[in-house]
Amino acid sequence: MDPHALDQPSQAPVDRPRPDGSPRAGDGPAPAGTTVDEYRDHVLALVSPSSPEQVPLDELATAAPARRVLAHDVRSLLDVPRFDASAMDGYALRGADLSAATPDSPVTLRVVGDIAAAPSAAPGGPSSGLGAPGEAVRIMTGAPVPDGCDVVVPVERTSTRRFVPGAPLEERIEVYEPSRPNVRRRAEDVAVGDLVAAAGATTTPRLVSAAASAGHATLPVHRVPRVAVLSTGSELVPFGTAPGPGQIPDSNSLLLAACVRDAGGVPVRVGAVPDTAEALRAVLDDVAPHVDLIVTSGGVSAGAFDVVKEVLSGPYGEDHGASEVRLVAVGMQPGKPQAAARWRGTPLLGVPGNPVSAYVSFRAFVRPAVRRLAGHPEPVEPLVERVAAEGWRSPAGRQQFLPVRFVGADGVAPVGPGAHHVSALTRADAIAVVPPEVEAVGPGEVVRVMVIA
Ligand SMILES: Nc1nc2c(c(=O)[nH]1)N[C@H]1C(S)=C(S)[C@@H](COP(=O)(O)OP(=O)(O)OC[C@H]3O[C@@H](n4cnc5c(N)ncnc54)[C@H](O)[C@@H]3O)O[C@H]1N2
Ligand code: MOO
Repeated sequence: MDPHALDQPSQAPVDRPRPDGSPRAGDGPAPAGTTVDEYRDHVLALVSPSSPEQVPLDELATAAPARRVLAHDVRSLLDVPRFDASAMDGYALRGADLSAATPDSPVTLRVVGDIAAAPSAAPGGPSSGLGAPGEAVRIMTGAPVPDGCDVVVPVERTSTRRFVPGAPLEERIEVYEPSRPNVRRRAEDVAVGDLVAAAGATTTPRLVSAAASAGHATLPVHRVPRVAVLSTGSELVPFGTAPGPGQIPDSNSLLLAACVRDAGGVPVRVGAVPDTAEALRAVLDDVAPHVDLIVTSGGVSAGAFDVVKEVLSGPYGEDHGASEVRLVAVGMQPGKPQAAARWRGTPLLGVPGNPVSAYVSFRAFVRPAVRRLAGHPEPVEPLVERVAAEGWRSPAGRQQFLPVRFVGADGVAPVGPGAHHVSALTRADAIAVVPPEVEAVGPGEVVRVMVIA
């Protein structure tokens, strides 16, 4: 509990001017002077990529989050393929032996050995020395091709036609025509020391398997950022609890926590905190040392109980732990009031309480911050172009974020009435992002959207 909380009036004016000119407690939100891009740049500058750690490949393949980011370049420890390997089930032989083969005068070869895809058939093993002129060796896909052989003829192009499990090795075979090599050359994919993936790549299923093929047991990846998520509001009750008069269930802490997980972070969901400065300070003090980022919802606008704003910029905000405080009105709709700061050094982002505003703010600002913490070199994801299937209006001077649904192959249309309600989000496939200078989107016009995965 904060010792100053009870004896200091929380609404007292602050007389120190803020260095960046941002509003002080008691000021209304500033005019929408900050653009979405400017504020996002400010948010991204608050966070830096988390430190690297070595993580076993099986953990990368099975544990959440599904995608981590490589902290360093990864080079191959092995040649891949490790040896010249057959690409077919068939017979390995010398290609020169087949140069005169035709269906009318096939070449007959003596079968002198059998190589399955097994360690005993490795180079230098029992099969080495096989493959003299006029000889063939039965071979299976992936098995090492004997040193003397340069071609594998698929079984269906020989007199054998097909291999029958358990059938003995034939003594002789006929081959009716020359053949392509059908040999995968040693190191044709990567050689020892070749780059498998560069720093910044994400650990896709393909990358994890390529690392295993290249001889690695672990990969150097950025630590998964831990992100505390909390809602502010004395009207909030935990989900599943019957709300009393004037109360509502806290849905934002679930929304934001799940969004953190989707963005590649580990959410630490605190739940709802009442609108008192001392309660919020106590929670922030508790979580700040254990997380890489704190996200709050609500309490950033012009209300008399806007506790996030009060705690960050009110009297003694800095004495209690706030620094680099920026309360801004961003030129966007929804999501205008935003807060960025540090609490005891830990970056903090405050998004508005309206659920659609909270979601849009997460997509516009918090998600890029989580992705930067997670090590993504390009934390801001590109927008995708679609065509407006219907027209709609957009507020002058503010970047619009409008829930839309996909229509046909490449169209989008507003989800319908109540785009500002959270239920509309469940019907949305994307959020259309309309520039501030556009006041109306016409049918057939190209619009850019953030796809909701
Ligand atoms: N005089 C002014 N009033 C408001 C302004 C303004 O410029 N001048 N801006 C408006 C805008 S825009 C927004 S957005 C909201 C943001 O307000 P806060 O961030 O302070 O949010 P709250 O007042 O705490 O809550 C708003 C609304 O959202 C719902 N809510 C809040 N928290 C949750 C939660 N955890 N789960 C579910 N729903 C939540 C709740 O219905 C609140 O009523 O301010 C406008 N006012
Ligand atoms: O900007 Mo508020 O976020 O419109 O709803």
